[in-house]
Amino acid sequence: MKTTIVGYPRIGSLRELKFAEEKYFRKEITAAELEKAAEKLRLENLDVQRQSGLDLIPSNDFSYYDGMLDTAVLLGAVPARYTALGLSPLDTYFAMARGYQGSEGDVKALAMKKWFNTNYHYMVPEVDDDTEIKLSDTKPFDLFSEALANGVKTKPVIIGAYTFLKLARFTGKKNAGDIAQSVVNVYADVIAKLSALGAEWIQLDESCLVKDMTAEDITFFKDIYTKILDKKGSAKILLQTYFGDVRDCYNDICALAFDGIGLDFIEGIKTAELVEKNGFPKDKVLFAGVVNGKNIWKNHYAKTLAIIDDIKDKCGEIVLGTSCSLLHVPYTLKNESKLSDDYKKYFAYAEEKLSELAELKAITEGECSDKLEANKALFSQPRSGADKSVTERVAKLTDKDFVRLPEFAEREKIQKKEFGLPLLPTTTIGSFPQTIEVRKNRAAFRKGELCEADYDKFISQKIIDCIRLQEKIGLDVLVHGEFERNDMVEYFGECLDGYIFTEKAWVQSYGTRCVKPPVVWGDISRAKPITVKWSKFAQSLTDKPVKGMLTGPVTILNWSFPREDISLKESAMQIALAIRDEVLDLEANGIKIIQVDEAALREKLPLRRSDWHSEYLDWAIPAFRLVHSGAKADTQIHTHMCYSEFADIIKDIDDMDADVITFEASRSDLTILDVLKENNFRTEVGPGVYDIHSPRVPSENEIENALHKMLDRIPAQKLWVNPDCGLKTRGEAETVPSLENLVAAAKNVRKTL
Ligand SMILES: Nc1nc2c(c(=O)[nH]1)N[C@@H](CNc1ccc(C(=O)N[C@@H](CCC(=O)N[C@@H](CCC(=O)N[C@@H](CCC(=O)O)C(=O)O)C(=O)O)C(=O)O)cc1)CN2
Ligand code: MET
Ligand SMILES: [Zn+2]
Repeated sequence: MKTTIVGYPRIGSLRELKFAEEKYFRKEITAAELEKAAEKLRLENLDVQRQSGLDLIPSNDFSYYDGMLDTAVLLGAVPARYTALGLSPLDTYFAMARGYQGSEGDVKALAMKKWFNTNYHYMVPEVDDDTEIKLSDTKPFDLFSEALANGVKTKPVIIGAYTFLKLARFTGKKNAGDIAQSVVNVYADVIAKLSALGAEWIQLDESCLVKDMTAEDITFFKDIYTKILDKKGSAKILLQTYFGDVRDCYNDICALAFDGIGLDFIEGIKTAELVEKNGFPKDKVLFAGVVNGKNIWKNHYAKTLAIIDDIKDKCGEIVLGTSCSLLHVPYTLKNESKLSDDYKKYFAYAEEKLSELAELKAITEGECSDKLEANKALFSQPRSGADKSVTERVAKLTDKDFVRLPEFAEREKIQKKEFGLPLLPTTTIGSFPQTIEVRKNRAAFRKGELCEADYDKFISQKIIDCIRLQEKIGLDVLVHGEFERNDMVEYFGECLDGYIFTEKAWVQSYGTRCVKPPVVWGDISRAKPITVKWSKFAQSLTDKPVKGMLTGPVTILNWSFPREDISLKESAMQIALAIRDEVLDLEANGIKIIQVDEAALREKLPLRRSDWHSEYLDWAIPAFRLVHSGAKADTQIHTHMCYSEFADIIKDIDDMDADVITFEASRSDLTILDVLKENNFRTEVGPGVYDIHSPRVPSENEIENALHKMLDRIPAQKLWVNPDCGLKTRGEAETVPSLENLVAAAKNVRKTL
């Protein structure tokens, strides 16, 4: 049996690519220096994979920012507003990714969306009626040649035509069908060129196949691939799917002329059944995704071998692989010097997953029985981390623990009186710029170079400055700025019992931004108050309300590496109880407005509608309700979600029973607001009025226009004014004028009401 992976991380084990790019953005290094740094990282990745004995090593999984953006560039889907800037190809690329504001013009970035059910984000390609789809880039060829020159014949990886067309945004009259033929031509061209360069396998990622597919979708997919495969050259074509199973189109894809099909046996709950019931064409290679590409736990060899055993005689050749790209896990345990072996022996990051594949391969060939035995022994040991008081508390929950009283309308009245805020109250989402200074101080504190008292003094001063700044700008509801947090999830992970956290386990979230998801190890509880000290301090500095700022249970869980030995529901309830205790402590300490961020609630919605409630919403919404059901009527509960793509679960969002919800709206059109109106959405709303993912400063006028559009759909009594999301990734230079414009715009619009 051969082995392969769907893709490897690219940010660098110590985030070298991030730091190089950020230097380039600050004009501290040249494009050539950035390219050199990128090449070095690619060759290091190649080397690690080669040394692990991996049979088919991917290429073109590298990206300066995002693979979907790369695909758009490959196809020539670069909107005219970016080419009009007259920048170099690299800078045009970064302008699409990050927006551009400078001597050559002022353009916003492309929209950014969640990549399926992950915490990775892709850039949404934009196609208008003038877009000329044609082969416009050489990256797949260059990177194939680069690896070949270094002795490895790789498997180039490209996002497939169907997924590209499904995820692209069509801004003119043309639709996916109208440009399909020209897209097909480019793919045929790319395949021909890669074949000519000597590629033996080419991987086309088509993860849209794991979503619900209509009959038209299937026909569309078949049409596209009948044409592409018709022209294919000598290279074999692998149709790669991940993040679920392909139940709607299994027989259809098996009937097409692919040489290999990649299936996900981890998240694809029906994958094994599909193969067993329908068989698998013996003339094709089955790429079996059996090593989890999303979680950090060691593979359970006996279980994996059992999967292979069950399907073996149904198919021809099997290649062992990962369930998805390893982009979603950290690089290597080698950098985890502080984590005890008691934990680490259960872990496998990207590099260790390569070893697992090698061991699994050897075991299937009758070697390495000692590795199999060691693996069996590991999984048969009882693990530490059980806490009976936690499991009992969860078991005792009853229906009324999930209901906040009095009901929403009554609370809204009480709170309007209590707070006496103006119409269109202004606020921010919580974090203020995490400047280099903030990070340096925290790093020094972590390393023991700064004592706790001095670190605390530093944080207090930041909070004082932040409150004064917000007062000066004239915001109505303030925040403390979240300076004490490395990240909204990691920070809570560090403060909760049952969690363990890592040192260098970075995972790319978007562009140059990374997260270090904490690990759910055992039963979760809160040993002591987490945010009360800083919230109380911030509130003591001002007469204006300062929001207490918490991360909600669903988001904490979704952005952690979860346990696999208990259900997500069970873990979510444990975390919900811990955060509930924090809400009650904040309230008892005089905090009148508490925001419980559920930024990741939408993200983990199952990719198939039929699973939405049963697999997810039926515990996720109650977990949030549990957090705030004990709050008093005059305590205002806010929640925040990044991205506004929740039209189809709008009732569930209202059912969270928060008093106010803020969400991203500026990068998307405002259709979500029509949905709110149609559904009589009762929760007060703060649709973001400007994009915080870009350094661009929105003008007062722009924000006023946005507010007027919002007021067409939302009653003034229910509308809040705020940015899309937290400001932590922004610099101070753009934050202050942006917020000043926001407040000025809100004041102007208030006058018209
Ligand atoms: N978990 C999570 N997921 C999320 C979001 C989020 O906020 N958190 N937001 C949405 C968008 N995604 C985002 C993901 C990451 C970042 C982000 O800013 N990440 C930072 C890292 C944040 C962090 O953990 N910082 C640490 C460590 C900082 C660091 O690297 N320190 C250096 C030293 C200081 C320096 O020179 O920078 C070191 O330790 O070596 C800290 O502040 O303590 C980054 O990539 O730059 C923003 C948005 C969706 N998903
Ligand atoms: N309160 C958090 C912040 O402002 C919410 C961020 S959602 C990714 O950073
Ligand atoms: Zn957000």
